[in-house]
Amino acid sequence: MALDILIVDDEQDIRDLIAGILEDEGFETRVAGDSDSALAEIEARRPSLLILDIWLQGSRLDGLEVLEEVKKQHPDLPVIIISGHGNIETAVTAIKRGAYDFISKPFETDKLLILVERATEVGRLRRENTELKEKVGYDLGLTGNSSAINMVRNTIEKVAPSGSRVLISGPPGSGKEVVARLIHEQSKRANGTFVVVNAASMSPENMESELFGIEENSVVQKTGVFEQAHGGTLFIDEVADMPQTTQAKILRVLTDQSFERVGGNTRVHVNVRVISATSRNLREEIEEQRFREDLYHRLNVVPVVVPPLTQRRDDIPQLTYQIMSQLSTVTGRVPRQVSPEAMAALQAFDWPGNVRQLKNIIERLLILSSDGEEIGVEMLPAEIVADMDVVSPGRNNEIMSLTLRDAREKFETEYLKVQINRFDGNISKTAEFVGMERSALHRKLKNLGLSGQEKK
Ligand SMILES: Nc1ncnc2c1ncn2[C@@H]1O[C@H](COP(=O)(O)OP(=O)(O)OP(=O)(O)O)[C@@H](O)[C@H]1O
Repeated sequence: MALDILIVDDEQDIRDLIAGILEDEGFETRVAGDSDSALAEIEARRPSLLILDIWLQGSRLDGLEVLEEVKKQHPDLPVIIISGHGNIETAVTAIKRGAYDFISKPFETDKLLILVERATEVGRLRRENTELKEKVGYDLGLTGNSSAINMVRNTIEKVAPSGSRVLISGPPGSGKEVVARLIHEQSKRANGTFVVVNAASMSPENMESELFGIEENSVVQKTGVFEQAHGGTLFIDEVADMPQTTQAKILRVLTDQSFERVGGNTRVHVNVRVISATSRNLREEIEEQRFREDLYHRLNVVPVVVPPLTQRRDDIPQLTYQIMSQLSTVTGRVPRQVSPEAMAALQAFDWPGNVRQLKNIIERLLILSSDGEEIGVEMLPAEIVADMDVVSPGRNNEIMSLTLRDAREKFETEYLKVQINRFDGNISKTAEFVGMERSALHRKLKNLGLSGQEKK
């Protein structure tokens, strides 16, 4: 996405000259000849950079006053001041008031370009800084090598550069936001902003001002997420949680790429890629008339399905160690080893909260254990070991009341149930792990009445 630069100068020759130079370099430009039209352009859409002349002949405000107005609304917007010859003092004042730098007239093309590159870079860094704060915790990427996660990875690679809208579905905590961030990072908009908005965490009253911003008497009071995401990607999480009226407005934005702020009538034109996510079944929501079918089709140009963690149990060891090493960097603690029994229990558990729940449990284990200590089954939360009771000696007294034959059968049944579950019903992998021939395992499962458990 080309960066959008606003050039404000009262001399048309200078405006056109700068615009020409910048357009040749691939920037998008807009021009304004006086203070009011400059403010109106900024209000219509926040540019990536402002090039501002100090002397604005015939204007209501001079350059310094425009700078002050702009900084009130957009403190992070980089501004380059154009000063006349012998006007260095005013230029210095401008820098004190928040301008990034200045260039004196007449200027050399190369000098202008270097300054523009630097200023846009600064703007990008300022934005990245803000985004980084939100991003902490998402820098693991998409961990895992299971076929389920590899399929997701392939889809991301294909869909990212296409620029199409994507609808990600999957249960809570399964990694939908991770997928959305990867699509953005691998797209042509990677240099633009990635803005996240969660429809489930906004009250219906605030939703529209969050999305579209607020304007009062032609003054912008708040910039909405659609405007913030101009040139980048807007990720709408839990998209099904929007009231019908908001759904209708979103549909219009997707059609026209423009909208009006709440309370205003300025049309804001934006270029935004929308990625949405849901943990609900949107088909059902449509049937129940809670979600608009036309919006569903607009959002769902490419569907991506993130599988629950139980469909990629093979990934649990790698996820455990990745999460552990990430958390130890943040907390300064030494990563722990996990005993084979504890890992088997983690792999056998059903994880209703998916990767987020796994992450929380690992964080708890890291905090509760001491440096150098191995994480054993006894340290795992009760709900995780419940399924493992029978294979965990000392935790279960029931087995002591059985004959050896019945005890062995019970043990074998529970043990194999856990192992099959752990390998996602794959008999070859289970057989290899438990040290049996595939055919012998099949016979054993049949005898124990477990033959329905395997996948193939
Ligand atoms: N495959 C993965 N590899 C590494 N980390 C992951 C993976 N999937 C999820 N996570 C981590 O798990 C947590 C939850 O992921 P994320 O927020 O993307 O889930 P979600 O599906 O968007 O959740 P919700 O439905 O609640 O919005 C995050 O901290 C994320 O970093």
